[in-house]
Amino acid sequence: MSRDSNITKIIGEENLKKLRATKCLLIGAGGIGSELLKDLILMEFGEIHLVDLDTIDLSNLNRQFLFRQRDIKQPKSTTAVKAVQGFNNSKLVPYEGNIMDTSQFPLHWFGEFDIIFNALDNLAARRYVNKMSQFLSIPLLESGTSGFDGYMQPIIPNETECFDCTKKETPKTFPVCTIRSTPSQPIHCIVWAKNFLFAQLFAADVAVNNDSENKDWGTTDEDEIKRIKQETNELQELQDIILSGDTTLIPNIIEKIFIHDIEKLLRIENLWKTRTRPTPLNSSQITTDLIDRNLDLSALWPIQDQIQKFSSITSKLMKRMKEEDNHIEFDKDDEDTLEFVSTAANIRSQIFNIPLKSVFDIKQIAGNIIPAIATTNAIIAGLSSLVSLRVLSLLDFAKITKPTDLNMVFTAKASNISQNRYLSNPTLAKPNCNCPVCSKVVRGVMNIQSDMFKHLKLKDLIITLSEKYNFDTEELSILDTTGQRLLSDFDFDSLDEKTLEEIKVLPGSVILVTDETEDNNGMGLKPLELYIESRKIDSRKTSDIELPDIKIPFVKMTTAEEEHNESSTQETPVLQTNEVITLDMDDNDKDIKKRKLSDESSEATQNKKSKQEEDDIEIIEEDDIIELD
Ligand SMILES: Nc1ncnc2c1ncn2[C@@H]1O[C@H](COP(=O)(O)OP(=O)(O)OP(=O)(O)O)[C@@H](O)[C@H]1O
Ligand SMILES: [Zn+2]
Repeated sequence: MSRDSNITKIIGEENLKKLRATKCLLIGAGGIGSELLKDLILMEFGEIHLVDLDTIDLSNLNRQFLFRQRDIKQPKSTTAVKAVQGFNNSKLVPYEGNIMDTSQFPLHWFGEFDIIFNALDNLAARRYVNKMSQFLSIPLLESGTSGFDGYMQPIIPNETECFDCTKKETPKTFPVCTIRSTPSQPIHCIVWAKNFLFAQLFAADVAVNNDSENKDWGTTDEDEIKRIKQETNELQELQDIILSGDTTLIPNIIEKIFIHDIEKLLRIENLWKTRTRPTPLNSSQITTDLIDRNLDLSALWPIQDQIQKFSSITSKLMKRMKEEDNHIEFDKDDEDTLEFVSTAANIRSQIFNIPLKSVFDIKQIAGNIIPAIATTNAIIAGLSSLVSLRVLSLLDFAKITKPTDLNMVFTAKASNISQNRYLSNPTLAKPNCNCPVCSKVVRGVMNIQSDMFKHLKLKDLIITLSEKYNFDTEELSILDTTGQRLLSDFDFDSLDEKTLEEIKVLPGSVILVTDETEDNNGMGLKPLELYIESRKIDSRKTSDIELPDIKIPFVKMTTAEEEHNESSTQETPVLQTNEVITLDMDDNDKDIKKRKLSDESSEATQNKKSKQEEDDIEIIEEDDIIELD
C-alpha cells in the first residue's frame, strides 16, 4: 500500500491537502530533530524548514540516525536534508545558524510558518523561540528528553500556558570555598579544573573580578577570602605564561597550582580542624617531558602519568592558543580540553585524598551528560508530530473544541502525576497570569525605517510612543530586554539624546515600555513589549516609526514586592525537570529593573555582571546547564 493511501485513510483527502500546504519550522537537527524530520516528511508536511547551528560529532552517530561517519564535522541541517532526499516529498529548506540570530532569522521570518517544532537542547534557545511564538501567535510544539525521561508540550499562544509559565528548578550549586579551598568530592575538583582553572588560563577574555565585596564566598573566614582573591590574581600571571607560548615554563604552572597554592591553604589552620589536610605535590614529581602519549581513556592513570599528561596537554593547548585567537572554550568532545580538565582535576583529587576518575568518567561529569536514549527521542518526536495534527485541526476523529483540550505528554519519571504509567497526558493549562513572558505584557512589533536608526533619538521614540498610547512621559520607563539594560526612566534620562544606533536599539531588539502611572484604585496600563523590525525605505510612509495598533488594557498594578510574592506562591510545575538547570526568571527580571545603563560602560557593566555571576555560582553558565535533550 502506498504511503499516500495510508495517510489519506487516517486524515482524509481534504486534510491531507491542508497538510501539504502547511509550512513548518523545525529547530534542532539533533536527537529529537532527526526523528521529527523523518516523521514530518512521512506525514507529508508541505514545507519543512530546518535550523541547526552545529556540526556533526562522532558522539551523535549512535542516535542521530540520519548521520554517518563520513558526515562528521559537516553541518547538521544540510546533512540531514541530504540524508532524507530518498524518501522525501516535502519542500525542505536547511539553515546553518543560531535561531537567536536576529539578522539571519528576524521576527517576520518566523511569521512565515504555520507551526513550530522545538527540538533543542538548551533553555536559552527554548525561551527565545517561545517568545517568538508568543509575539506572532504561532503554535509551538516544545519537547525534550533526558535519558528515559521526556516531555512534549503544545503551546498555543494566548490560550494555553507557555514554556515560561512554570518555573524550572534552580540548579545545585557549590559554595566558592568548597571549590577553591576544601574540595571533598571528585565533582568539586572537576568544577575547579573546568570552570576556574581552564576558564582562567585559556578563555582569555575572562576578566578577573575581585571587587565584589558582597560575594557569597561560602565562608566568613577573612584569611581564606583574602587567599582566594590573591590566588585569582596570581592565576592572571599564569594566563600570561600561557599566552607567551613558552612551554619551558609549564613546570612553573604546576608548581604554583599544585604546590604553592596548596601550601598556602595549609597555613589557614581553621580549614583543617575538622578536615583531612591536603598533601601538595612533591617538586620531584614535576616533569619537563612534554611528549604527548596515547593512554587508555577508560583507565585510571597513576599520578605520575596524570602529571606528565597535564604537562604535555598544556603544551599542546598553549600552541593552539596562538592559532585560535587566544581563546579556547572547554568542550567535552575536544579531547585536549577534556584531558586538561581531567588531569588537573585528578591531580587536585590526589592532593585532597579524593578518588581519581578516568577521562571517560570525567567527560560524563564535566559535560553533564545524561546518556541520550534513541527510543525516548523517537517516542517524544512521534508524539510531537502526531499531536501537531490535532493542533492544526487535521484529525476529524480527535477534534478539539478549545486549545486546552490538547494534551501534553510526560514519561512517568518526568511527571509527578502518575508513577505507575510510562506516559501521562494531562490536558493543557491556561496561561499563568503571573508569567512574565505571556501574561504580564501586551506585545507588538514596531517598524523603524532602516536608515533612521542612526538619526532617531531615544527621545523621539519616547515622544512617538507617548502620543500613540497616551503614556505619561514623566512616568515612562524603557528597558532593553534583549541586553537587559534600563534605557530610560523618570530619574534616568541621560540616554534620551542618544541615537537608537548608539544605544544599540537595533533590528531584533525587544524593548519593554512601562507607564508607572496608577489611578486611585491602583489601576494602570499593562506594560508594552515591542519587537523592533527594520522597514525598507518607503517614501510613501509619513512616519519613520510605525507602532502597532494595540489597545493597551488597564490592569491592577502590582508592586515589585507583590510580584515576588505572587511568583513565589506559584503552583509547583507539573513538569519535574530535575535535570533542567535554569536561572530564576523572576529574580532576573527584578534585577533588570534595578540596573541602569551608564553611557559608555554598558558592555563593561554587562561583562562584569556575568563574570560576577560566574564566580558566585560555580556551575551556572550556559555550558554547564544540564538540560533536556
Ligand atoms: N540556538 C540554537 N540554534 C540552532 N540550533 C540549536 C540551538 N541550540 C541548540 N541547537 C541544536 O539543537 C540540537 C539539539 O540536539 P541534541 O539534544 O541531540 O544535542 P546534540 O548536541 O546533538 O547531542 P549531545 O548534546 O547529547 O551531544 C543540536 O543539534 C544543537 O546544535
Ligand atoms: Zn507564559
